[in-house]
Amino acid sequence: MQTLKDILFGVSLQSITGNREEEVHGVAFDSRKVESGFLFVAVKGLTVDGHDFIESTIDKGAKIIVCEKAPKNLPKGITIVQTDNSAKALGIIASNFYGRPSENIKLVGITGTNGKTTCATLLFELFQNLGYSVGLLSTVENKINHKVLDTSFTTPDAMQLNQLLADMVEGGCTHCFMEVSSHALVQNRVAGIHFTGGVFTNISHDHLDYHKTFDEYIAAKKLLFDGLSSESFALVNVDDKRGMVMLQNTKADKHRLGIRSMADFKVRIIHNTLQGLELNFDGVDVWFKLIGEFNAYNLLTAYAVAILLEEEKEDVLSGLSTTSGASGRFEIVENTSNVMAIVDYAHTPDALENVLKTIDDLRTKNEMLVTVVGCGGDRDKTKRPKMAEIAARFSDKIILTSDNPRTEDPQQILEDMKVGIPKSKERNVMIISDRKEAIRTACNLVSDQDIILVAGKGHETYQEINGVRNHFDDREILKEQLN
Ligand SMILES: CC(=O)N[C@H]1[C@@H](OP(=O)(O)OP(=O)(O)OC[C@H]2O[C@@H](n3ccc(=O)[nH]c3=O)[C@H](O)[C@@H]2O)O[C@H](CO)[C@@H](O)[C@@H]1O[C@H](C)C(=O)N[C@@H](C)C(=O)N[C@H](CCC(=O)O)C(=O)O
Ligand SMILES: Nc1ncnc2c1ncn2[C@@H]1O[C@H](COP(=O)(O)OP(=O)(O)OP(=O)(O)O)[C@@H](O)[C@H]1O
Ligand SMILES: N[C@H](CCC[C@H](N)C(=O)O)C(=O)O
Ligand SMILES: [Mg+2]
Repeated sequence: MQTLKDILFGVSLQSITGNREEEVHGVAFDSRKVESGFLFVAVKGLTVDGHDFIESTIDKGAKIIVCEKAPKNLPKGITIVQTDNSAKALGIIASNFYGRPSENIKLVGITGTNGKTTCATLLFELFQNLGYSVGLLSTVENKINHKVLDTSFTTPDAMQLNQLLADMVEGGCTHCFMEVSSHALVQNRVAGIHFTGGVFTNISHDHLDYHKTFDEYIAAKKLLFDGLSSESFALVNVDDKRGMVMLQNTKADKHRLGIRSMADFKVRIIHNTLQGLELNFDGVDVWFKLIGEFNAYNLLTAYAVAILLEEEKEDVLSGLSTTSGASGRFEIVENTSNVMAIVDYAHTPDALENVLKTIDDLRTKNEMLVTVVGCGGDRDKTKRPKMAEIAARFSDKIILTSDNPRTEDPQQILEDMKVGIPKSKERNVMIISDRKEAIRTACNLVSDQDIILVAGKGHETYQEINGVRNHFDDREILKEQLN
């Protein structure tokens, strides 16, 4: 059993009152999960303050309280650890509690608005192809080599994260590729984590409900690079003008990738078709199944990371050429109607524009392009008109529908989207809030060779309405309607 003083290694402490040799039977940051002999970390949240639950955790048997401000008159026998940042302390405590697993695995963290899941998944597939045991922490799934685990966050909380990493180390994994969301960075979910490398894909408009300003959002992403050690590498996409910003204060070894700008890692697009991409890496041509220029960036990112992890170029290219990327990203739904039906997780203006531009550039224009899209509730409202405008700009017909309304009124979300439709495009737009009905209508509008894009939910197999998640899968409905 570990004692308090082992667990506190690396935590910035203001004071400790009580027994430093106290045994730690478990760690919790949610009072509802506290058991006898536990250490409770009180974290101030957006909704409530964990400090308000300290007394109740003591009633449940908590023996150690880590907090920023201790309540007065706590019972005798309770050890109080005061710190200036509980969330940060929690990250470090979680890491210590699980034996600092991130120091025993090559862990690469990927941040950016779009492409995190795709890059992490490509790297996971690549390193398995190279013969390694690998871990993956992503929006779609967490994996310990072949074992698939559910995931509810893009980046798990500090306790889950360290537990997963410990399970990976225990399971013999040598590498782990993980997404690091801006929420996770701000909330210190990755405090105390040792990254072998940090990667930046791009940044565009998203989550301004949470981060308030774009500068704040950029600063959140940058935290990953500010926290890297001098033994790590930092790899950024310099075709994105914020790429260099990420490198400003990092101690890590700096590397740049790009297609247009001067960079250490470059790729040339030879062919970009609806069947795949042909890319040239320093004189070597390779064909990939993934579609669109944005996937050339994702493939280049995976390639560069593998080279920085000291893999051989030829092995990397051959291992990468058979990867298929993440579920629900530009996923083509096979059908007997000869319709090109695409499901994509584009839920930001930038992603939607990339996907639609890809389709628009690659089509012959004889076919009709129908886009079905909605925007999530309880999320950044400013994306709504922008996404509607982008859908209207590229598509012949647009069906605005619901994504995950969560606790919002679906009609209001659709009203917010509608504002973005220019007058000249209004006649191309239909509004059908029932997503199944919307997809069905799109299927009825198209014929042979036409294209349907269903955007926003990708791999998701549910629709969340008022706190309830009902089974829902865009791909299933397309198959049902088109076969
Ligand atoms: C906006 C956001 O990220 N919120 C997260 C945040 O919630 P919060 O600040 O409101 O926490 P809170 O409810 O005020 O609680 C504060 C503290 O009191 C504790 N508490 C609370 C109640 C109680 O009875 N007892 C108790 O001890 C809580 O455990 C917590 O430690 O801290 C909670 C505990 O860790 C998270 O569960 C919660 O995630 C919510 C559910 C969420 O939806 N997060 C999403 C937006 C998110 O994180 N998404 C990113 C991906 C985004 C992307 O790039 O696409 C992700 O990484 O998944
Ligand atoms: N490199 C990229 N640049 C721009 N858009 C991309 C890129 N890669 C993927 N996309 C688009 O963004 C969508 C989401 O991709 P992906 O899931 O890889 O990103 P993510 O960063 O993990 O997103 P999330 O924040 O929701 O976890 C894709 O469905 C595609 O439309
Ligand atoms: N990680 C993103 C996913 C959005 C997916 C979209 N389908 C939605 O529900 O808005 C978020 O939680 O904002
Ligand atoms: Mg993701």
